Amino acid sequence: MNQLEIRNLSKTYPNGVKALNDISIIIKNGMFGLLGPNGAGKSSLMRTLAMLQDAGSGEILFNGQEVQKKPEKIRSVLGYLPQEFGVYPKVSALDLLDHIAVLKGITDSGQRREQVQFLLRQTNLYEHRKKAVHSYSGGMKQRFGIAQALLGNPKLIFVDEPTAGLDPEERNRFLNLLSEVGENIIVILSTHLVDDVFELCSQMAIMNKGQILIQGNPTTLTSRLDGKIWSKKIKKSELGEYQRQLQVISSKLIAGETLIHVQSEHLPEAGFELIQPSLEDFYFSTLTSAQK
Ligand SMILES: Nc1ncnc2c1ncn2[C@@H]1O[C@H](COP(=O)(O)OP(=O)(O)OP(=O)(O)O)[C@@H](O)[C@H]1O
Repeated sequence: MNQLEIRNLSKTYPNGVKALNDISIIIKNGMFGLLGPNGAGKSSLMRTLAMLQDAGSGEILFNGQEVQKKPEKIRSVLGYLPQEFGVYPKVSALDLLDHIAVLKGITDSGQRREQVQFLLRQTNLYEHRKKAVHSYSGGMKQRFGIAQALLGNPKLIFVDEPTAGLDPEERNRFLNLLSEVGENIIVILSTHLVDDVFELCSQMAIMNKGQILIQGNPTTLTSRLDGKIWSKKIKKSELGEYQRQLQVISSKLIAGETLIHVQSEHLPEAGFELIQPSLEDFYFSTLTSAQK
């Protein structure tokens, strides 16, 4: 079992933005979802943990060892799929993976070939291995991203907003691939898509303004709202009034009507219907409470 432990991690950028504010968390094997709105600090946390930028203060331990003291130790066991993979050179997936494998220190050519072939099959890209990566579709590029992150058999991988922009079929395929990968290693998935976390992750945390607001199992956390989430269709013009009177945690346009979810211990007013809470309700409820 691998364990990543973060103790009191803070990070302030030179422009004064405090992107991480005293974060402490323990993460073990499996898929861990990091949920938060834009600007919450998810990418900053991932980049800091991946040793791509200095931590300001605090400690990061991987399997009991302090990684800042020996960054090369963690670099050799981690894989990273950034939000923007950058410019893809006009070389085939096969050649690019081989090249990245060399950079990751897999010097034995037989071992390299074996790993590259295995990963191309695992990510369903074997058929397309001779095509240039820059000509791949969005989903194929993301699967390629996972293949490169898995080179060198990492024990810990970071995946930043991987399903943004993928069509539903590619998203499913990608999520299945991630859950397969996440069985024996730590996979930290940063996203603002609640469904990705609900479908995949056994553990999660909600981040906002550089802090971890809460962590736990998605189903257990969601069940805290049992009997407390009410929905009602209203006129768009009424939204402001409802927001003033009740704890409206979300509002959505559905088929031209506005559907609101309200958190309340009892029936807020006539016309509301008690619903089964979703992780999205829990997420919005947590963010709403944090803003108070
Ligand atoms: N290199 C940087 N220099 C200065 N400020 C930064 C830098 N990177 C991020 N920030 C700021 O730090 C805060 C956290 O940003 P971060 O990108 O970590 O959030 P995020 O949760 O990943 O959001 P997103 O989903 O939009 O990427 C934001 O206010 C952002 O503007």
